[in-house]
Amino acid sequence: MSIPAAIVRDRTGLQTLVDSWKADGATVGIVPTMGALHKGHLSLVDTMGRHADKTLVSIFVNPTQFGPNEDFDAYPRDEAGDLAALADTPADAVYIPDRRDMYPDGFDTAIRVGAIADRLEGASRPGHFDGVATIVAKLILTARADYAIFGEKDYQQLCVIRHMAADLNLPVTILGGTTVREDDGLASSSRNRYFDTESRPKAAGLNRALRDLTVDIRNGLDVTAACAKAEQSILSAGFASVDYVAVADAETLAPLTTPGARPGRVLAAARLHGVRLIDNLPL
Ligand SMILES: Nc1ncnc2c1ncn2[C@@H]1O[C@H](COP(=O)(O)OP(=O)(O)OP(=O)(O)O)[C@@H](O)[C@H]1O
Ligand SMILES: CC(C)(CO)[C@@H](O)C(=O)[O-]
Ligand code: BAL
Repeated sequence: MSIPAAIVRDRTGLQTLVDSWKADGATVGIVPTMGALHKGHLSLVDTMGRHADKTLVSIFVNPTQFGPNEDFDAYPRDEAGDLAALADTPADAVYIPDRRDMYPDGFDTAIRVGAIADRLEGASRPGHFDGVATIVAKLILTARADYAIFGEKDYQQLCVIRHMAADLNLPVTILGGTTVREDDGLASSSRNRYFDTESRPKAAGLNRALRDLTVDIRNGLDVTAACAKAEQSILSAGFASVDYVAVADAETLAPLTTPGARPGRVLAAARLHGVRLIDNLPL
C-alpha cells in the first residue's frame, strides 16, 4: 500500500508542486472534497486519473458554505482514513489546507451565481452556493487545473459550477461523475455516517421515491400530483420532513412543467434522524 506521493498543506506548497508538473507539460485535474472519503469520492479520483496527467485531491471542510445552524462543527473529519483510502488510487497529491491558508486575514471576496443557485438547495440553504462557487474557483485557479470533477449526487452543485466556469471563462473543463450508491440505492455520502442501525435502512426510501417518480412522470402523471405522491412516500418511509421534491430542466433547474419537451431531472431533499439527505435522477 502506498500513500499519495505528496501531501501539501499550504498554497505556496501547492503552487510549487503545480509549477513542477506544468514545467513537465503535464495536465492537472482536481477532485475537490470535504474529506470523510467514500467510494463515491474514489470513483471521481479514478475518472480524473483517466483524464489528467496529474490528479490532485483537495480536502477542506469549507466553513463559508455552511449555514449558522448546519453541521460544520460535527462534519466528519478523518485525515488518516482519507490518506489510507487514497493509497493505490491515481491521486498524485493531496492538498489539505487549513482555514487560514484558504481564508487569510482580510479575505473579502465572494462569487455569486444567479438564478440556478437560488432555487432548490439554494432556497433551503441561503448563501450555500456562494460559498461553494468561491472556494471552487479558488481551488481551480490555485491548482491551475485543466480539469475539475464533481459528482452528480450534488447535481445542482455541478450545474452551478458549470455555469460559473462558463460565465467567468475559467480555463478548465468541468467533468461530472455518476452517483455511486449503496446496495439498497442510497447515494453514498459522508453524512451517511450519522445514521444508526435503525435509521439507516429507512434512508433508502428517498431514492425509492425518486425512482417511482420518474416512472410516474414517464407514464404521464401530472407533475404536481407525482411530486406530492413522492413526498408522501418519503414521509411514509420514516423521514421527518421533506424540503423539496422537484421535476426540473436538467440544465437550468427551472421547474419543468411539460416533461419530455426538454431533458429533465428529478431532485429531492429530506431529513431523517437529524440528517439532511439529497438525491436526484435523470428523467
Ligand atoms: N455517491 C457519490 N457519487 C459520486 N460523487 C459523489 C458521491 N458523494 C459525493 N460525491 C462528490 O464528491 C465530491 C465531494 O463531496 P463531499 O466531500 O461533500 O462528499 P459527500 O459525500 O457529498 O458529503 P456530504 O455528506 O457533505 O453530502 C462532490 O463533487 C460530490 O458531488
Ligand atoms: C465542492 C466542495 C468540495 C466545495 O467545498 C463541496 O461542496 C463538496 O464536497 O461537494
Ligand atoms: N456535498 C455538498 C457539500 C455540502 O453539503 O455542503
